[in-house]
Amino acid sequence: MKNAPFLAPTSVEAKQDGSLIYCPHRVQIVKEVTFDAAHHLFDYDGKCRALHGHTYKLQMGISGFLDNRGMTLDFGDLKAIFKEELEPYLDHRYLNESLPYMNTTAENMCYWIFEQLAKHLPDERDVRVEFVKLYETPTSYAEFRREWLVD
Ligand SMILES: Nc1nc2c(c(=O)[nH]1)N=C([C@H](O)[C@H](O)COP(=O)(O)OP(=O)(O)OP(=O)(O)O)CN2
Repeated sequence: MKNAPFLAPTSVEAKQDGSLIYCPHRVQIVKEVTFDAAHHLFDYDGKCRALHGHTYKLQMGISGFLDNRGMTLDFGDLKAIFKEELEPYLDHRYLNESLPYMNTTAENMCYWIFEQLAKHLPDERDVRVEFVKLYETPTSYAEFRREWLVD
């Protein structure tokens, strides 16, 4: 047919048992967000001893077995967990005040974010945090990985 418009199918023929899950293995998803915050470092002989700010870039890696839709976790649900449970402590905040007592290095913050995410993920399909990567600047980041929990 010439110049026929593309029409999306109204239904997809069910294959095999009709399951929408193709991958039987664990799959990792990664969501990236940014936030702006101010902080200063203690016990540090350098410019970061003074109050300053960063646009942080955060990558959250979550793995699990797939749900009936074929998803580890909806990217939107992961973003909602960040917005509800983490952002209030991070975005446009003075981190030395909003976070538990710590030196607000990328390393310490990374681990705190890991712990918070782990607390708020759904308790199903062995969904778990695999890693958290936190960029303080475009050239500097810290990472915490699940396998290091035992170190
Ligand atoms: N291991 C760590 N080192 C430093 C941290 C940290 O959290 N962990 N933090 C800082 C400062 O907060 C600083 O803002 C970031 O440091 P740096 O990468 O040196 O920033 P620059 O913009 O100067 O880096 P460029 O090399 O110019 O890209 C210091 N160290």
